[in-house]
Order: sequence, then structure tokens, then C-alpha cells
Amino acid sequence: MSNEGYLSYARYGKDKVRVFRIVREGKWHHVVEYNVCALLEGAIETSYTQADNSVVVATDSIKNITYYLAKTSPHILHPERFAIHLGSFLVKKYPHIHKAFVSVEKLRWKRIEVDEKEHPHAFFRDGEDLRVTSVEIDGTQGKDKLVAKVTSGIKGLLVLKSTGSAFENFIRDEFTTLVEVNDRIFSTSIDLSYTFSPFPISITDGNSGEVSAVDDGKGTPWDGESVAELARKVTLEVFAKDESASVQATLYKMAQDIISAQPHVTDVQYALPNKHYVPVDMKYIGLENLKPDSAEVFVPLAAPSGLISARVLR
Ligand SMILES: O=c1[nH]c(=O)c2[nH]c(=O)[nH]c2[nH]1
Repeated sequence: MSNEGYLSYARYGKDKVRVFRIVREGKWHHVVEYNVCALLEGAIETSYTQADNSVVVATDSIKNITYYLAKTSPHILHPERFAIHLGSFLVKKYPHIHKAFVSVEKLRWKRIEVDEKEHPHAFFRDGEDLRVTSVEIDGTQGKDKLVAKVTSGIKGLLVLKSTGSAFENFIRDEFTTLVEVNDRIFSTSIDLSYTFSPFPISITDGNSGEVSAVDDGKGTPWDGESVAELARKVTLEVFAKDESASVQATLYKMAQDIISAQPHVTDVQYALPNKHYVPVDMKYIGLENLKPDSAEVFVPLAAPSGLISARVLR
């Protein structure tokens, strides 16, 4: 065996842990469905370099801990809090584990309305977009001084507007075939992530590793639900209202609105594929379908798409 090369990075754990939880308040039920990924870093090098499994918490055990906390954690209904709890538990429990990285994707389950009232225990999937959070629990300053670095967001929120979007004055040269338009369809599948300032947490129960927030004020990761609601609302409203000069310009406005509304958010990133809709040329049958105000029939193009992304810092 060659001994060239060295281990510069090692992280492992369980991915795609699917978990569904019911929280019963009498007959009023709350449900959540998550895809969880929990990864560990620490003094685990020898498991790679010397086949030493004595430092390995089996990924199967990491899965079991995820289910244990899904059953026992008071934070299960809140993705950020649950991820913080799970990450802290792992870092506290194993002395040689210094960091945990927990990601949670929350699938949508919305209450069905019956007679204009929300049903107590019947739900439907009202969208394929995911509410996501990624939490790093850093125990390197001591196991009683854990810090959470939290990034949350949205994955795959599909939107479309049928006017209120233009694209003009771009570079024209020998490679340009795109015509300038002052009215077009704008459709994208929104990926958003926003990062909170680092967040100290306290462990309130040594055994279960129960966590609470040192600062549970408005806009912190502990208040993740309201930040998520606002970020989704701002994103959709700016998308709808903006007289878009380009995907780039609309993206920047969305990001700025989130930063200005959320003092604990330091960084906002969007990735916006430009899902093109191309008007069909109907001259073959003598119909005008190309001019902006007569374009009614379009071909949705699966590929290629533009891809516009940016990160905006406070
Ligand atoms: O909003 C847009 N930004 C671009 O950079 C671009 N490029 C392109 O071909 N169409 C568009 N639309």
C-alpha cells in the first residue's frame, strides 16, 4: 500500500433518515415529515487510516438516535430546534466527537379544510417545495459551550408569472440570437438559503441533552418558523410584484428584503433556474403568436435553463 496522501477531511453519518411524527393535543393532531441527515466530525481519523472501528459510532446508531429524539424531543415540530437538539445530543454524548452537521428537509402536510374549518387530523400535500435547515453544532470550545451555525431556506418552490418580466439591453454580438423582449413569461424553481448569526445554546438536561436557546428572541434560529414564513412570503411577493428587468435584478430585491426584515440573518443566497417558455411560431397556419401581446401558446423547455445565483451579505 502506498503511503502517499493524507486525510485532510473526514465526516460521516446517516443520510436520508425518513421520519414522520404525530404530536397529539387530545384530538387535535400535529404532524411532521422529515428527511434527516446527521454527520459527525472529530477524532475519527484512525477509522480511515488504520481500520480502527473503536472510534466509530455506527451510522445505524446515529439513525436510532434520530428516532429516539423524534420520539422524545419537545422540539420535533420545529426543524431548526430539532436539528439543534439532535446535533447537540451527538456532540455531548460522544467525547471524541467535536462537531455534528444535521440537515432536515420538511415535507409539506397542510390541514384539509372542511366547512371552512381546519380538520384536526386530515392533511394534504400542498406543494413539493421543501423547508430546509442545516445546522452545524460546534463543540470545539467545550461541550458546555456549544454554538449552532444555522442556515435555513426553501428548496424547489416552483413559480411562474405570465407578464411583468422583460429582458433587454444585454450584450449583442455575433453570438446573439435572443431577441429583446419587454414582456415574457418568468418561471423558476426557487432555492433559497439564509444564514443566521452564530447562536449559543444551553444544555438544560445532561442526560437527554435537552437544549434551549440562550437567546430565543425574534428572528433567531429558535424562532425559525416565523423567519421561514417571512422569507417565503417576501420571496413570493417580490416575485409577483416586481416589474422584473431580469432574473438577476429580481433575485437581488428578494435577498435585500429578507436581510432588511431579519436582523439575525447575515447572508441570503438564491439559485434561480430560468425556466424558459418559448412562443410557438404559428406562421405555418397564418396565425400571429410571436409578438409579446399575441403570444399565447408556448413550449415549456425542460432544458437548457438559465441558472442565476447570488449571495447577498448584510
Ligand atoms: O433574466 C435573464 N437573465 C439572463 O442573464 C438571461 N440570459 C438569457 O438568455 N435570458 C436571460 N434572462
